[in-house]
Amino acid sequence: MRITHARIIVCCPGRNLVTLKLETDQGLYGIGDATLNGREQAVVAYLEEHVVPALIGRDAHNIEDIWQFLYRGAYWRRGPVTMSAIGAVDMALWDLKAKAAGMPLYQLLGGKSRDRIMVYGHATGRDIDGCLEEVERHVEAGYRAVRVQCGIPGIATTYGVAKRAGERYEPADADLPAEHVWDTAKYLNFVPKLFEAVRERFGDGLHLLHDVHHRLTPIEAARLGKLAEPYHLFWLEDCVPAENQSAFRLIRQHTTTPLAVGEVFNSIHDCRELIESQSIDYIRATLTHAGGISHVRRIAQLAELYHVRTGFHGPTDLSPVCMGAALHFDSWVPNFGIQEYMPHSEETEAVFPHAYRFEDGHFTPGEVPGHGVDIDEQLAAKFPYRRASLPVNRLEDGTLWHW
Ligand SMILES: O=C(O)C(=O)C[C@H](O)[C@H](O)CO
Ligand SMILES: [Mg+2]
Repeated sequence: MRITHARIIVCCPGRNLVTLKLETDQGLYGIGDATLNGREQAVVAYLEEHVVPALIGRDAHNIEDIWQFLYRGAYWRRGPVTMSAIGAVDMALWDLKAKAAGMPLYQLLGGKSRDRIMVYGHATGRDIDGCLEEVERHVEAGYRAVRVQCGIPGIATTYGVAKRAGERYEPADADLPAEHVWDTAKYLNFVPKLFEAVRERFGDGLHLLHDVHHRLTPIEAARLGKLAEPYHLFWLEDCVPAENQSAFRLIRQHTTTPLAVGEVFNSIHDCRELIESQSIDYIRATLTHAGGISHVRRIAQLAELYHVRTGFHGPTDLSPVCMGAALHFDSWVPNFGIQEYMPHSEETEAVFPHAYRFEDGHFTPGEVPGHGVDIDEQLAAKFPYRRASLPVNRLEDGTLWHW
């Protein structure tokens, strides 16, 4: 099964999404997600100039060899741009192999380890009451797990909070980076009240998650972990920037709140120290950004040895193609924890017809051959690319802070 054509389709049905389509001499095609939020065109250029020309004529069945060729062979290893390009190729090749076998992708990975995939949704509000209403809406829709984020009194804008009730938030919300303001003291004094209010109203049965988005220092994160213990979070996510990985040992020594990290990781080497030192509980590396199914499988298998479970990143800035592939992976992976889910816009759902289905707080990946997600190219062409950037974050005195 030789690769004859490779095309990169960029569209913006509500937000920018990049799709790689590999066609073969057998008439089958496979698709992969290559979206790197706010850096979409960098991946497109990498694919167009360095990857696609080298793929033509290769046997699409040789997934491992193609992965090694693109990673080992490149000399310039790792990095989000390179690994997203490799991730898209790998995802498209697994889609092709499963289609050629006439099987849903999870069968090729080793079959199902579970019947359905628990996801967490996003409840956001400008204040605690607004957030509680959104939690309510999620509970009524069947969710068993909800991430809660809300506005912080005294801070004008808060990461991860939708502009209007009932809407989803969009991280890349401006042409050039908007400037947000951050104040750790105000945040730390306030956010436990949100957890308390959720537990008071919804009891202990609901899984509760929270994302700090890399904004604390290790000792501040340790304090938040301790403050959160009475509300037994499912996880506290990205409590510090993860470049300094030994920092997690310090946090770990102070708190039993489970820790999740990894949505900005792109290699097993980003995950290794955290996993081997058992400093985290959930690894969030993504199929698109961490080199595809072939590489994330290695990460998950390393994690399994150390009781670390998967909790893949699943925001709207990963396309339905990544979501579909992730749900097949989640069906198989023995050390599954949870899957993030943010509903895509109606336009995106129409551009990417898919076999996965939501019911009762869980997803099933569907039974069609491949990963079960397609692209309607004619419709995609009606939504041209628009530059969009993630914001930056400053302290009140103007110091640039972590985002
Ligand atoms: O989904 C999450 O947990 C996020 O933190 C979303 C990120 O802000 C977003 O994907 C950045 O592109
Ligand atoms: Mg996050």
